Amino acid sequence: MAEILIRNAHTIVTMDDSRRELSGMDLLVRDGVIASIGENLALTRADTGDIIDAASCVVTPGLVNTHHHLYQTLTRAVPGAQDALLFGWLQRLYPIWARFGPEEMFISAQVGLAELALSGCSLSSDHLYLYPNGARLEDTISAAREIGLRFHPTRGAMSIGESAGGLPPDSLVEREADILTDMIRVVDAFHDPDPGSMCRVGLAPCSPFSVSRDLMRDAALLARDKGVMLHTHLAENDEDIAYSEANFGCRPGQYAEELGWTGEDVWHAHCVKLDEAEIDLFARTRTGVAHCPCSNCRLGSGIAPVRRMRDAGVKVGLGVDGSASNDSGNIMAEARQSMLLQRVSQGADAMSAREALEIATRGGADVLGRPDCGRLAVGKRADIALWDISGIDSAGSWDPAALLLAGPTRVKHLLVEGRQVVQDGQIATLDMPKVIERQTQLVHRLMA
Ligand SMILES: Nc1nc2[nH]c(O)nc2c(=O)[nH]1
Repeated sequence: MAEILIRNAHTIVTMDDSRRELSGMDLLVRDGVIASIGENLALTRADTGDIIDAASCVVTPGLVNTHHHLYQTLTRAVPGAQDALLFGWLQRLYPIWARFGPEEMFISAQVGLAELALSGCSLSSDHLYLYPNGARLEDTISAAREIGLRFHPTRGAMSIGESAGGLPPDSLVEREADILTDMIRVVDAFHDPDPGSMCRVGLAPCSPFSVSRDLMRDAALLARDKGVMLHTHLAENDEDIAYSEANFGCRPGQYAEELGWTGEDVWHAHCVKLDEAEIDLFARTRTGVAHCPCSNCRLGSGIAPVRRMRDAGVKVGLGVDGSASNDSGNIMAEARQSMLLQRVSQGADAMSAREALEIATRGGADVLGRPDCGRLAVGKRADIALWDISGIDSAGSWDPAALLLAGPTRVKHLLVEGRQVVQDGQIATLDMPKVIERQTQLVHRLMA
């Protein structure tokens, strides 16, 4: 029996159904699950468990990242892609990504996941939609297993190249029959539907301007057959809306609905440009949204109507998006940015720090179909972030809301399924200097 006792927390922000906040309490983890929350708890056997003193820590659920392109950690701040809108940005980067292979996918995923873990993220999804030079989805799955993060990789795809009216170069697209065959392979090999699962696979044709209607429809049918989730980019900016109207004769919401892309098992990234009817459609159908505020700022896409979505009952989670369009991967910073953007567009009371933290934790977990994560309650998975508030970031703060209003944005400790992934501010499961050295070598090779 593996146990960890988190003792005497300054505050436990549970995000449970009553949103309780507890002072001076303990939290006992047993075999990857939260066994007890209360006063004066003890390990079952003092010699077999670990004790973490949390007197100077705010304890929250591990944060959830609902949208990423991990491979893009190898293309941060690329000249020529620093100041472009989405389509021009993609066209600058596609030829660089076309030179990636299995090692680039693996190392960039290690770096991206480590960065997320340090910012308190215990569960991340990933959208890998290009497979050049023998790259495969399992390159990223191995990286997640090694670091120990809970992982929802999605088998993305692009099938409509430039010559057929799409945006990506023909060299980066795959045949649709091959895509569907590989989707079946990765679901059968890696998807674990059980509670507490560390790996759930989703299907994720890239975006309306890079795949056909047929592939969107076939992927939806396949996902329902296999019982896995669906994910794509939708309504990201004005170019995206114009493409939809010009090529499909309708707005993205109608396109998604006609092809089976609404429902509890679907989540769409960005959704910056959803109109009232589309927000209503998403709320009625329980379709989820991955809100990516920093990327939306970086690419000049706009401010997603998160206040209106939440008021209408749409499920919203947060995404850091790929590190070519962020260019960071700090999920706590993303939560702060989401709060600030709603305030700048709707007023100072448009989103509280607590609501932003809720979106970053249980909100994201609900979008990914994980009610067993994103909240601290007995029986839930032991995905737990401890934030040290004795440092400069939060010196002088009066309330746990300071985590979003002031800081820190990096954790002291992070547990995933009861295992320590971050310990005293360092990744405990990887040799990070070695990983970063290899990442730097790969960047130099790509630049050459
Ligand atoms: N922010 C992003 N949007 C996208 N659309 C698309 O087709 N690819 C991307 C991407 O990588 N990032």
